[in-house]
Amino acid sequence: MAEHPEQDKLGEHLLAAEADELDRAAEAALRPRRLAEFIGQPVVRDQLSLVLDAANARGRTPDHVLLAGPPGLGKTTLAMIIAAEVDGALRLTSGPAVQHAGDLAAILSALQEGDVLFIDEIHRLARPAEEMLYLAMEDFRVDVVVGKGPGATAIPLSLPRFTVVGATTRSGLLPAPLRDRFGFTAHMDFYSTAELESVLRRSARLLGAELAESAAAEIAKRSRGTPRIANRLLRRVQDWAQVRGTGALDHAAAMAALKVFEVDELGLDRLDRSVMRALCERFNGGPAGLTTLAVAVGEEPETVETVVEPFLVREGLMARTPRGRVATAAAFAHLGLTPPNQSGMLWD
Ligand SMILES: Nc1ncnc2c1ncn2[C@@H]1O[C@H](COP(=O)(O)OP(=O)(O)OP(=O)(O)O)[C@@H](O)[C@H]1O
Repeated sequence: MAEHPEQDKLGEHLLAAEADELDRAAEAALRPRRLAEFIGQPVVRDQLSLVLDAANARGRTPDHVLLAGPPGLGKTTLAMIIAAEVDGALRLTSGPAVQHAGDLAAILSALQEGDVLFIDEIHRLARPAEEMLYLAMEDFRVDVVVGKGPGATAIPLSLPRFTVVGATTRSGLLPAPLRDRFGFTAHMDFYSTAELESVLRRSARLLGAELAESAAAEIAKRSRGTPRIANRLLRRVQDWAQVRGTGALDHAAAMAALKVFEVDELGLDRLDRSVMRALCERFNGGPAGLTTLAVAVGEEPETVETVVEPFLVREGLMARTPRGRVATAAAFAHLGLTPPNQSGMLWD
């Protein structure tokens, strides 16, 4: 049984890159508003500034932009920045929110000249909406269907020029015709520790807190290359400093808070470690199927697959093979375990 259920709940998905409601509320204040304020992603920043400057110089709306990359790296932030840089209003929607072509037709027909339409999780758009979007992106036109059945007629409606900014965590799932309609795709990468330190220093400044260099370094190192996680850990360090410490965001406060939330020096939390431990100890390093592994740690397979595995794979602690999940030698080493010397193990 957990000793502190409340604390465990808080700590449970502390390192998930996806946002929860608490994050959304806290993030609004921390978002950079201009491209010049956006930290890291030098290639994307350079490409974007070229596209936006050229559009501004020509007095035209910029080409449609696709932002591809894992959650929490700043795609929504960049969409807001694009709108601010071209002085356009930002309209927000998401693939799952657009269930029918009619939903998209309503959004499109309300757009004004120069608007930026942000479509989060664009790979999850329903097929008919996707097809409507092709036409809107290419010809700035939408066919509004009036009536039903054999008497239905499509009335073409021309749209003002606008820019679609699509965000996707799975660009491979995007059908080629949709991908081709974006003038440029920005591939977002995980942030370096130094970049995350800058993100943290900026966030602390905005929160009116003084963050010691050594504390920033410690938090950055454990943030999985993701600004959202860095900002979330910063808030937990602030909590600790205020309630149990001296108020100072120093190295001791960072270390103590990270210990309370069981975030280790690689940025793994308890759930990550229990998945690794199950794989190493109960399944002898694997291969083990996703569902079997999830049951062993009492989690949903989807949580293990989307929250835990990507980072373990990226860190070289786990491999996904056609036969199942396999722990690497590094996983055994991290847990202080001796790998079984078993011939036929996939990581041998
Ligand atoms: N380059 C950056 N500089 C400073 N802060 C950043 C940067 N990128 C992201 N952040 C911060 O990280 C948080 C998450 O960013 P954002 O919501 O834009 O990510 P996202 O990629 O859209 O994630 P999701 O797809 O899950 O919504 C925000 O608080 C934002 O301020």
